[in-house]
Amino acid sequence: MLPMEMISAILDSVQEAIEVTDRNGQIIYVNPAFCQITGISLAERTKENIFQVSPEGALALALKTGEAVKGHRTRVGGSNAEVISNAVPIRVSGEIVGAVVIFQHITDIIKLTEEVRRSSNIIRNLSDKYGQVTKSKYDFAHIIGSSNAIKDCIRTAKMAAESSSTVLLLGESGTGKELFAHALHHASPRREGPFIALNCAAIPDTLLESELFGYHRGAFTGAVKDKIGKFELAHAGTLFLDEIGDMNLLLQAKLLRVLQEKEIERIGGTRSIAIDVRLIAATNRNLKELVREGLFREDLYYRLNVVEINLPPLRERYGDMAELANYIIVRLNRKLGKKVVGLSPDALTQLDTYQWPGNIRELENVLERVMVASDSDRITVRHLAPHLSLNSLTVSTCETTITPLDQLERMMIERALEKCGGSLDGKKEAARQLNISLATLYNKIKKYHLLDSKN
Ligand SMILES: Nc1ncnc2c1ncn2[C@@H]1O[C@H](COP(=O)(O)OP(=O)(O)OP(=O)(O)O)[C@@H](O)[C@H]1O
Repeated sequence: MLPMEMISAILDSVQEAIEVTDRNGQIIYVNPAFCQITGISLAERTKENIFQVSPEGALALALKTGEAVKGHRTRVGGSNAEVISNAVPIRVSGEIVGAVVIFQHITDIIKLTEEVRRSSNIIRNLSDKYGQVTKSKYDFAHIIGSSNAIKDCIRTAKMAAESSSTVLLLGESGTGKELFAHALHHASPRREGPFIALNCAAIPDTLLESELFGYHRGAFTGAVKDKIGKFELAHAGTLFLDEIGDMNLLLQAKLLRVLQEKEIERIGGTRSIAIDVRLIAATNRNLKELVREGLFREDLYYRLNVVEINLPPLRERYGDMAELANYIIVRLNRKLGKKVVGLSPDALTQLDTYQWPGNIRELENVLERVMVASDSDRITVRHLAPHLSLNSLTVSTCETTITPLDQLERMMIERALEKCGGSLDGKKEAARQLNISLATLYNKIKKYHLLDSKN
């Protein structure tokens, strides 16, 4: 049993108010916290009976019913302070000899609840932030190709990586813009910082602004909690804005202001937040033309293309096909559990002459479809044919690109054979349409290894 002075010291030092009565309701003890919350002294209070001063209170109820009373909300004392109390009868050898109540000022509880709410908001925001922050996944070693066209791009990108200048990546879909953005970040002094990517075309205009700049709770209907925007998330790192050509003019103006002032304001906020972000923008659209059409701000265009990198389409990367295809085949072998060793020479020629409207992404897809559908250890023209779109085997006359003559010749012969068939009559008709003799057609078929894929 604790000594009496110790019990008294404990009761005196707790934060919660304590009040004790005897079995008749006569108040026999209150602790200092009680006096502080209610403004009633020990001497005054111990003259009172609980049934008179607080007949509906938790203490009186516990005495009357002999039951514990929990979470009772009431007002006490001269200060009329609102409290939440818990009271229990005190029993000795089964007999009720009195009752005790413990209560706490409700504002303390409200303060605590508020504190808990604020803390959980912070935790939620941090975990949102943590979930969205990514590191770059690729570096320059992942960019395959030795053609002059791609080597030029890599050289410029490596140089740009060392600075914090804005980079504009231009190129058709699937040419590797995102891959370059990752590699640039990875090679930059910001590599330990976050890499945040946002596809401007994938998000409705109305949401894009809040994705970029974030918002404050209550800024608009549905803004139930604060949201951190991508600019803030990318602080001390890189923000990659893909499909920038699809951003509307209003947001373009806001983006320009951020780039000029290097600070953002959350929607519904009044405070500017300084940000240190390296921006990489990309688009497969012709930005200059969009500027001419009044769909893209000229001033923003010049802000963005401090360093401009034009990624070549796959059909213009002469000499890269074998290296790229083999790299992809190795990766697909791992992914699909296959043992494909490579391409036959005529399959490689076919890949070389194809127009690749979807560029390297399309090459990856074609090779994956071929490898899923076949158990052969070498990919031949026969495997490729069903997966290449015939339209892309044509060469558009309005294109400015130059196609080697033998590739063109091969394509035309192939198209004629597709159209007329590989039978003798088909070959005769193909030769007639190509305006060459049947013997020449046979020679060309042999040269380009064409019919082993069709007969
Ligand atoms: N030089 C390269 N070497 C190896 N893989 C590449 C190369 N370029 C692109 N790829 C691969 O091709 C696919 C498409 O690349 P990426 O997504 O970077 O293209 P994109 O230009 O950003 O396309 P989109 O404009 O459609 O977003 C990716 O899987 C990427 O890893």
